Amino acid sequence: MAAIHHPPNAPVLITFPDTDVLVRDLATFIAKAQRDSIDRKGRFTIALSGGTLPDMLKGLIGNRHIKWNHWQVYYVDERVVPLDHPDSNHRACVEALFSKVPIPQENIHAIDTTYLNDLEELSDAYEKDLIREFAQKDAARFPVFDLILLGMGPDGHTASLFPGHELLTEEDRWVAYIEDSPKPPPQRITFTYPVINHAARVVFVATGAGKVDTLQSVLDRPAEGLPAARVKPVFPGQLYWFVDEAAASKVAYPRTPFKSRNAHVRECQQVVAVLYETGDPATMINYVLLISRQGKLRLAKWYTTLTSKVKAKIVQEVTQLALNRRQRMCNFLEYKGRKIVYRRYASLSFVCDIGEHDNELIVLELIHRYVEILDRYFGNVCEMDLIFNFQKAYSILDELVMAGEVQESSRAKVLDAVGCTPAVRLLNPLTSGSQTKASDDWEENDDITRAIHDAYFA
Ligand SMILES: O=C1O[C@H](COP(=O)(O)O)[C@@H](O)[C@H](O)[C@H]1O
Repeated sequence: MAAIHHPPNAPVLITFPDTDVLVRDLATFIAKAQRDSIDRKGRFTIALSGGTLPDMLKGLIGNRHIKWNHWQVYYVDERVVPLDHPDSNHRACVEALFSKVPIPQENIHAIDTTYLNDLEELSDAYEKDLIREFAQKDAARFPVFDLILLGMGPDGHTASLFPGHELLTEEDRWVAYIEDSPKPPPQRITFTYPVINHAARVVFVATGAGKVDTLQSVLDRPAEGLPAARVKPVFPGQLYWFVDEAAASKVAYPRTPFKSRNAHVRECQQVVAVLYETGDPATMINYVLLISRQGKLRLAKWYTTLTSKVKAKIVQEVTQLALNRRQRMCNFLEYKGRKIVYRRYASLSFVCDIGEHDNELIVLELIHRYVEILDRYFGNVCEMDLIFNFQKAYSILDELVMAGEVQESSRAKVLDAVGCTPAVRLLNPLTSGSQTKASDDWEENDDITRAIHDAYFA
């Protein structure tokens, strides 16, 4: 598990030209977060706000990637009114979203309105609902939501945490109540900061010119301490700001370019990977497998943390996938939202799992580079070489790839590093590669080396 005392990650500010684009990308972000969570643990826990937020969720309507029956929905805060009252956050979410999608009613956790006259009972009951969902699962002291969506009022409040209110310092309770909200209605219940700040991901959505000064304070002068500025997810949790141009116009805080938003999805996967210790981090390569024609695993290098059960399942499924491919079929296939790149050499299949946005051609070349180096090292490498010298096969791979990223693309450097001298290389000319040169000068004119190098280091 990640170090507990690590400082929080810096917020990621993503700006959008208008709310339509924001709505679309927010839906994509949520869909990816959901998929990642469901893949890991079969459910997706999300907490929603009221105010303008429910309307920002309409990109989820009709979205075929959403698995509504796996969602468990909570409310970040709720006004103490009947559920059909115009002030109810639940009602706003039902009207904007839940009435238009096939989510099971029991997956939406609204307040228990039998306690509308007793705020303490009401917030306790909601806290108990959270305990049922999270205790002994993925929470110890506080629940760990997969995603919390927040809004921010023009006064800087978020959830029902208002400027200068004593609830800003609440450290123990998960759910608290407030009787004197400056924004009507006065009676509300709200998640406390410890709950918000333990989420894997927190996304603020702020739109419109009315939020421009508040946003500037929160992002450029967080020490002013507005309630929204106090949202700082505990590492490795990540805070995102999804903001339109109108709200962001005065902000100096660095924006993350709109076009690289996929990077955030990766970051997000990494966050959850660390939180749940089950892997799928933001590395390019998740694992490399070498599988014999008989389906025997000859080498397995994992660049992500997975349980042995999950690994065994992956090996079994990927082996089937790779071996069932005919010679002329494409070398890329989809597997659990990622990509499998494989290449067959005689009796061995080399398989890499990479992210859906990674370049499969480069990975194909990387596999080839690995085989070339093995060839050079062993002299026409065969399965037996790898069985009897598996440590060497691992060390060569370790020189090429570290922590799931390519770290060296030069054959000569890798061979030097594993103690294969130029003299030995001369004895073992390339046999699997397209070039068969008897000297070591091939690095100079090597397109593959350059392509790999450019893709990763340029
Ligand atoms: O009262 C509330 O206000 C905040 C912010 O609302 P917005 O209309 O400015 O987006 C909201 O996030 C919260 O859930 C709600 O109860």
